[in-house]
Amino acid sequence: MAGPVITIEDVSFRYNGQEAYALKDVSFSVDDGEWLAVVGHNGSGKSTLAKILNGLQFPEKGTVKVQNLLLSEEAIWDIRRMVGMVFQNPDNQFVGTTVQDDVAFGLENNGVQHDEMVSRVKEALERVHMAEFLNQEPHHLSGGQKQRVAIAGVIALRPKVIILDEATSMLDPLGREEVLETVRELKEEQGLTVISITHDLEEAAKADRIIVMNKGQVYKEGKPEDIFELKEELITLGLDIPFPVKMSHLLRNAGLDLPKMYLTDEELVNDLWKLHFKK
Ligand SMILES: Nc1ncnc2c1ncn2[C@@H]1O[C@H](COP(=O)(O)OP(=O)(O)OP(=O)(O)O)[C@@H](O)[C@H]1O
Repeated sequence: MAGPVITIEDVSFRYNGQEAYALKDVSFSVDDGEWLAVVGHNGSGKSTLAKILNGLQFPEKGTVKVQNLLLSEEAIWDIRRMVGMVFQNPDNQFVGTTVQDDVAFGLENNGVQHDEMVSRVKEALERVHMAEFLNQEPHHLSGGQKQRVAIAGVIALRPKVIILDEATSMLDPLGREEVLETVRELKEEQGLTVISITHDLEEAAKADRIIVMNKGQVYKEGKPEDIFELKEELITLGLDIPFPVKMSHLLRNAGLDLPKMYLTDEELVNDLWKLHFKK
């Protein structure tokens, strides 16, 4: 990883006419190629942060820098080219009548030439494993497939950063897994920087780093295993601890010799088997 691609310094924000701050003195950076999860209870400021990162809102105080570009009215289109967003509802973001039209939409708006557009649409759909659906209409697709098409529309524009704003929260477990696996591949193969804004700590467990938001402020930041050490504190903040994490705590408290906290069922089950056969 090579230096920050996004730097947020002392950002505060209030919605029009509101006295309370939706964000208050928020500072953090995101490294190039990193997967950062932003978690928090309803109203903690996650969506407001996403809107600011994409220039849909401007901070009242503080600065946002994407690479070396400072967020401002003038820089907005350049910033949006660098920071793509995928939103919560797969049905609200489909703008084309077919999968390829949908992915081409952003490219057309950016004045990309026809031949280049055709090759970028094809490449983006291959990357999200949706190439065989090129001529399909959206209503034939599952929620997970629609979100993968939305991701293709974003990566066709070759952004530095992709923000997933609760992008898996309306999907079934299979769709969620499909989307997260696609994002993981894009991060690993293309070096894409990922910011996933989620209330789902199981999703956050897959990130390189987690920021916990509370009442518009950064409450804590750290690696997933460090954040899950907060245990009851997370519950107090209105967050649900993932099942394998909860289970490892309980087993360790019951005296089982487990070497660490487990973020996935598979890891926990593997080590439980090992312990079982050691006896
Ligand atoms: N359009 C708006 N006008 C006024 N206040 C708003 C608006 N949108 C959000 N807020 C307020 O700003 C604060 C932060 O909200 P935000 O939506 O960013 O939180 P969140 O963590 O994304 O919550 P959720 O998970 O429910 O979307 C909350 O107190 C919320 O009530």
